[in-house]
Amino acid sequence: MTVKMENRSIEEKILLGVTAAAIFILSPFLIKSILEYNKLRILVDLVAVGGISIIFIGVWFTSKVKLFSGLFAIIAHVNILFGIYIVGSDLIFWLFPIIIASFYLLPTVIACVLNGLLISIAGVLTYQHFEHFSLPLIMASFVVTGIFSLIFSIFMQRKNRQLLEKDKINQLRNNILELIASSSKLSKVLSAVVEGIENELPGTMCSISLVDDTGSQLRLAAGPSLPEFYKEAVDVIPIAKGVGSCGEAASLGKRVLVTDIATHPNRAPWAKLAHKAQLVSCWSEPIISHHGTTIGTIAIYFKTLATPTENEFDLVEQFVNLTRIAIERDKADTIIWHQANFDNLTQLPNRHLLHEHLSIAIDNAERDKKQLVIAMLDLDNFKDVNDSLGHAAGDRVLIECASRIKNSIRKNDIVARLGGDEFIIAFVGTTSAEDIDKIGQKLLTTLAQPYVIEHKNFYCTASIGLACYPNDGLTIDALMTNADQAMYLAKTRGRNSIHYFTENMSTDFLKRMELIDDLRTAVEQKQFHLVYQPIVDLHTHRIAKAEALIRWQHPQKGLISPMEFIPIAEEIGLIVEISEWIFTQVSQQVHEWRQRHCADLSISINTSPVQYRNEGKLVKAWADSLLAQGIPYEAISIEITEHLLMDNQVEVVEALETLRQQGITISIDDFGTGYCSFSYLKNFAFDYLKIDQSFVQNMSIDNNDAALCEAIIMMAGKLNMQVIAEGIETEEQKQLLIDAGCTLGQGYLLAKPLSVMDFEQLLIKQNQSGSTT
Ligand SMILES: Nc1nc2c(ncn2[C@@H]2O[C@H](COP(=O)(O)O[C@H]3[C@@H](O)[C@H](n4cnc5c(=O)[nH]c(N)nc54)O[C@@H]3COP(=O)(O)O)[C@@H](O)[C@H]2O)c(=O)[nH]1
Repeated sequence: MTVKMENRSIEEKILLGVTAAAIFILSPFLIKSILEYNKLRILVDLVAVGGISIIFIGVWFTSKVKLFSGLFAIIAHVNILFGIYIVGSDLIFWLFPIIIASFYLLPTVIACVLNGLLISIAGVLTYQHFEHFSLPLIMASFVVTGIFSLIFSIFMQRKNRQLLEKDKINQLRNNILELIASSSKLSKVLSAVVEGIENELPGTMCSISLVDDTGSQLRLAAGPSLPEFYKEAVDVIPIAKGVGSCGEAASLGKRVLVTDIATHPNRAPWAKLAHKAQLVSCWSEPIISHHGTTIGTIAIYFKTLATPTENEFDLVEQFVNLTRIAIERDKADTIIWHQANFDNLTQLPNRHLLHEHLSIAIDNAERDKKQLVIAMLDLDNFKDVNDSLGHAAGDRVLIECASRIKNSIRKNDIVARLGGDEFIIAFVGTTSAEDIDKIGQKLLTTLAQPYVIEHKNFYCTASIGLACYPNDGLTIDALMTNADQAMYLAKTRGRNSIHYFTENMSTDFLKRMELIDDLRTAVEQKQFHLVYQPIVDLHTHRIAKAEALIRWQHPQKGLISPMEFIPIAEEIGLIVEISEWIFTQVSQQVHEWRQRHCADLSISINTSPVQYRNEGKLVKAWADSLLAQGIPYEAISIEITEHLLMDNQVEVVEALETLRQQGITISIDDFGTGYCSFSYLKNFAFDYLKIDQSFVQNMSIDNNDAALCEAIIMMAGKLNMQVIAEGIETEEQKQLLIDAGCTLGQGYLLAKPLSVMDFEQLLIKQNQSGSTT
């Protein structure tokens, strides 16, 4: 293969140049001799031109300078003698410089000049006898030229050796750089550095130590030539002044020379072992990072009393630089790998590393014919932490969760954070259902413990879904999807619980996903409308108020109950958008009806806990909106459920208080279904208390329910609240409620939820007749 001209050595270039020039100069002689048909001269010139051409081609294609320059010299010498004897002396003018040129490079030029001078003098002196150029003169000239060329040759060989030496170090450096660039293991690069130094400084032994994670000590990382007992002794060296040569070099960030290990105080603890290992002198170079901190040391041991030379210092400095690059590259690689595989916040493996671990775990389970249980864990009310306490607090909860999960599972188990508040656990070492249940319960209990944030206790439970390899899925994706579905079921069934995946869950899950998709479209395309259910005076049957209720007319599936879609809308956050739409519709509608039919009409809107996040800003904004539209605050009433108050959140109570002070009335819906119905009544005054329909409907068949209703009505009266009885379906229920002192009621007996038009007709009818529903 031919080599590009720019890649050739200087020697090669000169030899190629000289031979090319010689061919160029000698060729006219050859042509001339051919034209004159002087057979002997043709022969001599042919040998010269042909020989030189062969040298040129040989060097060009093989780059073997030494071989061809030697060959060149022989051809030239033979040709001179041959030429002089056959043709006469004139060839010598041309052939001698070529011989000189054949002996290496630059000085050749000087040799040529000197030789040319010599030949010229000889020519002038022997001019008269030119035809009979004497043999002694030829020989003398030949010897002188030979001496010149010999001197130059020796000189050039020395230069060449230095070049080769440099070349060798360059080669070594390139090899190490190649190892670094190809992300070879750090240990391999360090061994190559040690080997390189030991080769360049024959008779020495070398080792490399790196500063460990504590930053206070050095750990031996490479030292293949050192005896095992010595390596053990210097495996860990504290970084401090006066501790060995490496400890001190690392501490000071400067080179440390110990000419005699046996007597140097720094080396006292290792002196005996050094003696046993035949180490006499030692020199340590610190490896300083580009930030200026010491990251390691290189130690060079001599077997005799030695003081390193400047050249040796320079040489080792080159290796120190290479080692620094290798260590920094390794550190950067480690950081990049960590970032790609671990969650930055919790330091748990991320989805990527989880996949790697899970595929190994699945392979093992398959090989051992065992089960592998995967748990999808999601925090139940994590969004509330973020919304109410901010993201920094949320982060702290996640970190704490990760640590509680890690402490609850076995060492072999795999735990990863998928993002947000979602974690995955693979129970590698546990397969029995009983054990999984135990660990699952342990996880629920530990995660439900309070999280102390800003000196306050915050509670956050978790829902866990379990899927099992191979029964519930053979691939990672299938297992994770199924565990996810099981987790959703755990959430919908009251949260803070564990649920196993079952076959029919899959169809439920798909239905749910479809509903979520449809719901988003419904919001975009405004597929909702409102109906209004009258709340009437039980004595007069006059409409006192009304409740706005949402309806979703699905283009294909028909009417979908709010009981089906409101919980999902709450879960995915769409309820906020939906509620804003309801408020706009209701406020405009009530304004219109108040102006046209019923001046004191008030319509209540159901609100959901999601709207009270962020200190209830969303609901509070409704008051501003009413003011801006010139609608009296009393036109709107807000219904909340007991669950909203159960967490005793100060922000919620404050938001409701603000609204109430502005004149918006507040109703407590589904009263009696919560667990602490009475405790919050003393902290907050409501305007209306709506007895849940389950009590009302059981009044006639269960005396306890009737007694409860009576008690609620009495208590509300004492607390200055009005009572609305929900779900009145029969005359008997109505009568019992009237007897118990209830004045307002809502239910199918009185009026079903009505369309805008029907409700308006009812208002008109009521105005005309002063009559009832
Ligand atoms: N956040 C919002 N929630 C809403 C909204 N609209 C409705 N909802 C909630 O959905 C649940 C189901 O509501 P719906 O199907 O509209 O049922 C209401 C009435 O139709 C029903 N009702 C009224 N009288 C009777 C009766 O005599 N018998 C009987 N079986 N049902 C009756 O009760 C529902 C009203 O309940 P409540 O809100 O508790 O007063 C329901 O939880 C709604 O709250 C909305 O716009 N936003």
